[in-house]
Amino acid sequence: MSHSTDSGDGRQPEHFFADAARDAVYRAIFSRRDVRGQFLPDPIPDDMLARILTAAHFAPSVGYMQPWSFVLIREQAVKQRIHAAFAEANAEAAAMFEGQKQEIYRELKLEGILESPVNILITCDRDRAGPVVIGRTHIKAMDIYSSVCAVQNLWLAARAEGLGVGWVSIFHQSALKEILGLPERIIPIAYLCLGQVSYFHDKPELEKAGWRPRLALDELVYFEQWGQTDAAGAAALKTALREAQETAAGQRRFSADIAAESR
Ligand SMILES: Cc1cc2c(cc1C)N(C[C@H](O)[C@H](O)[C@H](O)COP(=O)(O)O)c1[nH]c(=O)[nH]c(=O)c1N2
Repeated sequence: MSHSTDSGDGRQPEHFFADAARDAVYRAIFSRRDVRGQFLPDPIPDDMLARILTAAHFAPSVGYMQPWSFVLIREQAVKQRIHAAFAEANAEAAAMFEGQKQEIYRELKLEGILESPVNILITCDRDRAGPVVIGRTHIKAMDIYSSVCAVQNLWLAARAEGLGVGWVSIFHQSALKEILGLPERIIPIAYLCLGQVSYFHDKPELEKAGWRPRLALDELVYFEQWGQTDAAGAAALKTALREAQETAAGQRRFSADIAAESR
């Protein structure tokens, strides 16, 4: 790898993204959605699927463990079994909410298993790098967190490719393991539905359904100590956080407009 000389102040210009490239990264982040209902049946080309899986594989992982594997599910018979497992768990889930929440819950579409052309289970192999792993000596769950990093990489790469992804977690883990033949040491992390979509919602569907609003980021940032909201420079940062959150909302509306125009 070549390292060009820096600009004199220690900064290397090629490490910075051009504005358009940086904006594209943020656009993928702010316009990413959890997709359940707008899948189109079109197949995902292999080269596109390969890029998305490669993005997932380039995620960070504790001790470079790379604990993930990817089970691709494209056959309708397998999807049907997964869908049945979802339906069973979803009926149990609905009963856990009370009153109006239960009514709203029953109206929500929470998966696109059968309609999406590709389902992917991302897993975590708890033994992939032996018993002692750098960075996982004290907090064993770090391997699971690492597999979740792969999920997020995949989700964002898919969005950049124009694909929708929906994460379905309403399952008994044992059912997923049984249907897909996972060995004991392999944990199912994320069951994802992937495909082209007719459109992306401009906001999380749960926000639109009145389930929960997006929280104000400036109220979630503390200084030095949990719960401490006051510090030198705090007011300026909080103003900047509010502005950034509004800009993010604007970007996602922009994306929705483009989607609406192309429909
Ligand atoms: C770990 C985990 C698990 C699930 C989810 C997400 C994550 C991170 N989400 C999607 C979730 O509802 C969604 O991300 C939020 O509502 C925010 O919406 P956007 O992702 O911004 O569209 C989700 N959605 C759904 O319809 N069924 C599900 O079972 C799940 N499970």
